[in-house]
Amino acid sequence: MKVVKFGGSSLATGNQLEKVLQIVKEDKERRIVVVSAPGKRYEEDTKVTDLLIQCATAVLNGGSPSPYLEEVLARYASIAKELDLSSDIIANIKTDLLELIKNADDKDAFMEAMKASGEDNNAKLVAHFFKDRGLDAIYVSPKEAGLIVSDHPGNAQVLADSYDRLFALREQKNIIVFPGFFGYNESGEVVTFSRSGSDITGAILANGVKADLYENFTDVDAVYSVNPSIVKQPKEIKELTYREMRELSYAGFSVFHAEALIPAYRAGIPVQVRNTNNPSAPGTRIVASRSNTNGPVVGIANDKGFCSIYISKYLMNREVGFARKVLSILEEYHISYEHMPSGIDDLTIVLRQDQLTGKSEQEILARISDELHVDEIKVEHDLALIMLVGEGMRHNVGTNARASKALAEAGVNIEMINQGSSEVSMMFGVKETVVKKAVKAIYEEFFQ
Ligand SMILES: Nc1ncnc2c1ncn2[C@@H]1O[C@H](COP(=O)(O)OP(=O)(O)O)[C@@H](O)[C@H]1O
Ligand SMILES: N[C@@H](CC(=O)OP(=O)(O)O)C(=O)O
Repeated sequence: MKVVKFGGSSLATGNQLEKVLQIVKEDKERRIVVVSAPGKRYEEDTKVTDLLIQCATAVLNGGSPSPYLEEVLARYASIAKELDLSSDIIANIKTDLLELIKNADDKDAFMEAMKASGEDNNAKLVAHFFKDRGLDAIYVSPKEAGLIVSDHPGNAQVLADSYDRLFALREQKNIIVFPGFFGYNESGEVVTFSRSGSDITGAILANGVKADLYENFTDVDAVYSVNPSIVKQPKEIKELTYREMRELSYAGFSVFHAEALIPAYRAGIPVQVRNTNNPSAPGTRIVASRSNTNGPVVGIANDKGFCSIYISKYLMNREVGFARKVLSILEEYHISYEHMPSGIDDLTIVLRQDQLTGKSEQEILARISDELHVDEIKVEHDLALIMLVGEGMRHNVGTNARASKALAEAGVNIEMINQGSSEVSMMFGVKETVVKKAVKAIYEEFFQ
């Protein structure tokens, strides 16, 4: 049995849905189909999820939802029209959205329900389309399947006892069409995963039903060794380990959600990333272990929006609890950090910049400075992180030197280096303004 997930780009038009139908029809093992909301049809387009967020925001600000509602309905209606589906399906979506809009008293619950409706209504539309084309398909709601999640709006986590309930889906004779991106909390309210979280739903279902394979259909032939918006036609990756993919997706490979690997990994289910627009391409397979034939680096990911807090104090190494005290100040401001490279008398904390406001930044610096009597403290803004990832790094010497040399030759100043303790990744911090140049230089060093 296979669980198949189709992303928003695979479901953006009627023509895309025809491709999805063919893919599902051509393999009888494809029994559970997880769908996102309709995504972008072209670069400047808006995803249905973003339209729904705009709609809910308008309602919460006392404005009119009408223009956004019309746009959302027009997206579904154009798909239905292209596929020649009956108008009932659009009427039902309209009724659902109008009902949702009546319940805006609890702001969080309202926003969550509006966001989730994108996938929920799309799953109903896709199931209707499949049935119309003769497939024995059925829409299944996460509530009836028992997909229960933690109560963290926009950041839910699956609760472990969901898996046993989901196992029952194996018994279902029809093809199941299941909405991605959300589950229900223990009080029965909708809670969404983080953005792009339909990948997570697919992995949870694959684990629950103990699938043989989790296929993730998107709009690229493979996971590339670098973001294709930075390097044209980069090398395709044939095989990755779960650990490599997790590091890469966390560091910027948006093609697969970083949290979607854990459920598949725990159940030992291989993941195959494939292209809806070119289903005969083999794609990228993500597995527990792979033979190492490609050298030290398998992929280079990058992401912007970081800052670093540099702290220096003479004899920091002898001060028991220094780092803990710094981190507990950050904790009071609900700030999480990404990396913490350290030396004898200094340490740097790298964090996502959007967690700081001008005011909180000043307060944090003042508190660290006063309470820990540091010699120097400064913040560096607008940093990008570049992550080199590869299981082969452990067995190859000189990876760091090769990357540093490539950056030096490209005239890129390295702000910071951190070798992850996992030994499968190595991080370079550079100014955001030079990140593309830096990534290209490292790519050329390792792949060309
Ligand atoms: N290393 C990479 N390999 C492949 N695609 C990548 C990579 N890094 C970023 N991407 C982007 O991820 C996109 C696919 O992910 P996404 O837009 O979330 O698809 P979907 O709509 O299927 O969920 C690709 O179109 C590509 O622009
Ligand atoms: N539609 C949701 C969830 C999702 O997974 O979408 P996509 O498959 O288009 O990345 C979002 O935009 O966040």
